[in-house]
Amino acid sequence: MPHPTSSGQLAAGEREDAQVSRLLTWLSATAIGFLIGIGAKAWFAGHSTHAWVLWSFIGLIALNMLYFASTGNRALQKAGMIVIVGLLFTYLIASGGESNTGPLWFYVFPPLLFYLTDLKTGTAVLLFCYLVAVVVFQFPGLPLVSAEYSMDFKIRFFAALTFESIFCFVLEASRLKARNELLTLAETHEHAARTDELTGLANRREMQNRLAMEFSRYQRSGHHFSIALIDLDLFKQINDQFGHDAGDDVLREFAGLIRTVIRQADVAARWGGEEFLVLLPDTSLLQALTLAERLRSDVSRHAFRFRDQALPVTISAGVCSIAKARSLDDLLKQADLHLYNAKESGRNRIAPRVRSQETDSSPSPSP
Ligand SMILES: Nc1nc2c(ncn2[C@@H]2O[C@H](COP(=O)(O)OP(=O)(O)OP(=O)(O)O)[C@@H](O)[C@H]2O)c(=O)[nH]1
Repeated sequence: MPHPTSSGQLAAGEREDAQVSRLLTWLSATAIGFLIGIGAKAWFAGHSTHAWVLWSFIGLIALNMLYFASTGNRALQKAGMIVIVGLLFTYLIASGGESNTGPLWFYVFPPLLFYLTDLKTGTAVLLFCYLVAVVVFQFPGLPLVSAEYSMDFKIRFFAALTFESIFCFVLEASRLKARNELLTLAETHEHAARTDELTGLANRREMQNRLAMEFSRYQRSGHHFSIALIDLDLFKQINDQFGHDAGDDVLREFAGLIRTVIRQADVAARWGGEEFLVLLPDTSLLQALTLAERLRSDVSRHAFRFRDQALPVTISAGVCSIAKARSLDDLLKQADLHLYNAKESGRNRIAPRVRSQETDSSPSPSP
């Protein structure tokens, strides 16, 4: 598997690993069935040693399956399978199997190997197996080697195996390339579907999802949360006076200011036009008001500029806590009502007003 570079690739890697594991379990069961059959055939043909060796591989495969069932360790399941299959094929080459056809099983190895491991490991293991096959072919007198093959067979065996290995390598490399390109494309689309293009904040749809998740968390475990609905004051005038590009710049710069005041767990979204919504998990009304007030004060002190012209930017916000609402809809309605009140009472302010906001321009809100 290639090294994952993002959460999407991690999830895809996890899915593929689970799929490989299922396939391996299925392959192991099939191999056991095959080995029982071929072993029985060898037994009845009078090759009892050969039969027992084949059946002993059943034990190894079953052990590998049992170990995986008890630990769930997929890496070891794969490694175990590769070692067992490698040993089995080496034995088949060394013994010749039935009527010297043992080496033919080796052709199963390259596709399996490249499927189970990455290209580098697959190539390394394959080269090692080549080496073993060369040794067995060249030195038929070695202990445990009982088969002899003609020169013609050896040449054709290696030529066909080399061709197959290269083919498997190229196919697997292009499969991996296409898979990674597809994952990157899917991630780009997924990100675009959740993000507001102009500001880079979450878009309305993403915020609706996050609100729904936070609300069900609140229903499940009682974790309170608050929201702040923020609107840029007299934004139409900025557009009319300085142009639409200036307005866009203000929206981008304001989004940057939001990012500086919220925590990592908070979510800020462009709710529509010049309206923004901030979701504040585990935050009381008072804490949310403090954050909104800090943002308001930061915006009013920030020097917004467009082509050397100073832009007059302020915000108003309506804040509400889920503790004061009956539903998500009600929460949004109340925040909207507070925002309306903030606008009505002169803009550049936060509603509901807390005592310290009314008396102090740099408030330290009291409960
Ligand atoms: N530049 C720019 N302007 C936008 C965008 N989306 C909405 N607007 C403008 O935002 C303005 C909103 O104006 P209004 O709804 O009248 O509100 P306002 O002028 O901010 O006045 P108050 O909300 O009452 O303070 C409109 O002129 C929209 O065209 C955008 O993406 N870029």
